[in-house]
Amino acid sequence: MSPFFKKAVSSNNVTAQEATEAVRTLLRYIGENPNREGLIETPDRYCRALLELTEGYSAKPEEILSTTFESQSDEMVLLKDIEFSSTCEHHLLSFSGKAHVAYIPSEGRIVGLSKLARIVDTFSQRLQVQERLTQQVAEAIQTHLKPQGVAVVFEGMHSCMCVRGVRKQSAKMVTSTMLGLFRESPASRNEFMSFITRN
Ligand SMILES: Nc1nc2c(ncn2[C@@H]2O[C@H](COP(=O)(O)OP(=O)(O)OP(=O)(O)O)[C@@H](O)[C@H]2O)c(=O)[nH]1
Ligand SMILES: [Zn+2]
Repeated sequence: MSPFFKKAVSSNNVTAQEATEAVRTLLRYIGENPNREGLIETPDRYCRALLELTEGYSAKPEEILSTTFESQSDEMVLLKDIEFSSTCEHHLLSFSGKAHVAYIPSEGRIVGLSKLARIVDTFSQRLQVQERLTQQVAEAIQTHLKPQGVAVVFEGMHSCMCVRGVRKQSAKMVTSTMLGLFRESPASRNEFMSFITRN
C-alpha cells in the first residue's frame, strides 16, 4: 500500500484497505486474478486515481472567486476553449472536451482570468452529468462574483457513448446555461455565441 494511503480514511469512514479490497473484488468479478504481477498494485492505483479525479469536492468556489479587481469596462469577458475532463456519474467513465465561460461585469468588478478555468476544474473533478456541471459553473460565478450575466457552454465527448454501449465516436454533447443579461438579451447571447463559434 502506498504511503499516501496509510492515513487515508474517507469522510464516509471507508478505509483505504476496504476501498482497495473492493477493486480486487471487481477484478475477480471480470474473471481476472488480482494477485498476478501486473495487477498487484492496480487496486491501490485505481483508488488513488479515483480520489484525484474527484478532488473537486474539496475545492471552495467562493475562495477561488474572492479576489476581484476594479475595471472601467462593463463589456463581456470570455474565456473560451477551456479544456475539461470529468467523470460520468452513470458509468464512472470520463467525459471531456471544452468549456466556454463568459460574464458581463457589474460595478466594475472583474476576476482574474485563471479563476474561470479553476471554477471549471472544481466542478469537473466530481462525479457529474454534463447538464449539472454546466449549471454549477454558471451559478457559482453568478453567486460569488454577482456580474450582470453569465454564459456557459460545455462541449463534451462521453467515453460511455464512444467505447461501449451505442459506440458513437464523434457525437458531442453541447449544454448551456445563460443567466442574467445573457438570458434576457438576445444581443448579448448572440455576441457570446458568435465568439465561441469563431476560430
Ligand atoms: N443527460 C446525460 N446523460 C448522460 C450523461 N452521461 C452519460 N449519460 C447517459 O446516461 C444514460 C444512462 O442510461 P441507462 O439506460 O441507465 O444506462 P445504460 O444501460 O448503460 O445505457 P446505454 O449507454 O444506452 O447502454 C445513458 O443514456 C448515457 O448516455 C450526461 O452527462 N448527461
Ligand atoms: Zn456514462
